[in-house]
Amino acid sequence: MSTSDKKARVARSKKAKVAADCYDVLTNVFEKTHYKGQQQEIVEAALEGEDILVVAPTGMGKSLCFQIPAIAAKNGITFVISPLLALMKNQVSRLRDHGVRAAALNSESSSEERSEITSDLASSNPQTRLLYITPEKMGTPSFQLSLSKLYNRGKITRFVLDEAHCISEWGHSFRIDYRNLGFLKKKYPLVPIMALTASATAIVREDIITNLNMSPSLLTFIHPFNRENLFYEVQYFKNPQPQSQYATVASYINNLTRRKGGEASTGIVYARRRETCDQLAEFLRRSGIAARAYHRGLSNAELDQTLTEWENEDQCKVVCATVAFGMGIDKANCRFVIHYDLPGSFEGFYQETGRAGRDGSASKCILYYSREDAIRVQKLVSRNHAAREQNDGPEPSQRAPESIQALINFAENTSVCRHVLICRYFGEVVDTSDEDVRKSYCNQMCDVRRFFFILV
Ligand SMILES: Nc1ncnc2c1ncn2[C@@H]1O[C@H](COP(=O)(O)OP(=O)(O)OP(=O)(O)O)[C@@H](O)[C@H]1O
Repeated sequence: MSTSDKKARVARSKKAKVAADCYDVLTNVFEKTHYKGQQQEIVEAALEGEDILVVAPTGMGKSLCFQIPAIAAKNGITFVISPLLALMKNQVSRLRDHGVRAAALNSESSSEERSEITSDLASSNPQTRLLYITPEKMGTPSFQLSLSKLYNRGKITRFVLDEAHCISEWGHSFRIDYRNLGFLKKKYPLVPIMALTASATAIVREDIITNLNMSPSLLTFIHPFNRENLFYEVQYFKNPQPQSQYATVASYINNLTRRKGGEASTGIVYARRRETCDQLAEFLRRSGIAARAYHRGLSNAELDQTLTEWENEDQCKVVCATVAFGMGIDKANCRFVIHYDLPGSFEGFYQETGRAGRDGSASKCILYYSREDAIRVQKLVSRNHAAREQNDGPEPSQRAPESIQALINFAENTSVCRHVLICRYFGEVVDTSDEDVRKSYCNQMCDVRRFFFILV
């Protein structure tokens, strides 16, 4: 056998081992029968040490993309940089349920937890496989000292940036540490990076890659943005008085329940203002709907209780929430997401509606729209944008004014399928002159019937 044949054989058997190790974790640790989307390609490439950018719709299963290689590596620690404590808590407890050594280091960690983690990191063979951490903590000098020691001993498996669009969205303003994470690649060049997000336009993707100094040979996995089981619809309030608008939402939800033979569906109603959430939840309760408010003006204990009751469908079916009810919400059978008013960006709208129908069953996404509300949001967004431009630092790359304009166009559109508009916003090329392509996007799952009937 020639040398090149031998090399090819070694490479093949290495690939087969990587595939077998990952599959073993998928089935034996997470008890799943098969991969979803491009999970297989992603986890195998990760285990081979590539830098990776994953863009995949909400609910695709991005977490397993970094959890599987972290466990399959059998050695070393994967650091998961995550923006929210609730998100970390949720993921760590799920991992522990599967018997995985995972921990979170943040402002809520007890001193006992901290010292346990610190001594594990300092040991010759750390047992922690995944450590969730905030970008702020990652940047502290004391933590960087621990990282350098681990790096010199070859114990860092990977850095993972979950919800990586925050680099673009937040890094310019109040969470500046997000933008400083480029130091990871500079100080620890041999550690691969994986960045994951559900909603990133080409500009935001570029911003993430540049900011993290990711390798020019990085692999990018972009899943189709279409969520074909979601029915998108735009509605208008006939009367601009809040009580009348609340009544419209209540009657919509009660109609859904009637149509399902009296069985109440689980859902979310998003509103921009806390006061609206409180008043709407109260109105819905008086209309016989088990609703609760969720926003940062409530205590953590109340928020935790609402989340648990909603997840278990015990006394709470509908959460009336601000964007605080966000990342990490993973309830499979959320049957509707209603936007009581216009969210602040197209990305926000996509992420929030993406919390419906994670089990793949048909679910509704209703946006209540009015010109007056659109003008209000546009003003708000351009004020924030101007403030960001005046700050030191790079240009805001999320292009907020363009994003909100795209959402307004989406709401006012009466001729193109809403699924197509969403996918085009994120840069997918959709050839609507091809009937098969058209049907694959628009299977009568939106209110723009004209698109369907005129073209088909
Ligand atoms: N291969 C698989 N087979 C079956 N279920 C899976 C698989 N991968 C992930 N899931 C399930 O899909 C759900 C969504 O996963 P996950 O929370 O990772 O999604 P996500 O893509 O991160 O969504 P988001 O962007 O909203 O956080 C979870 O309940 C998870 O257990």
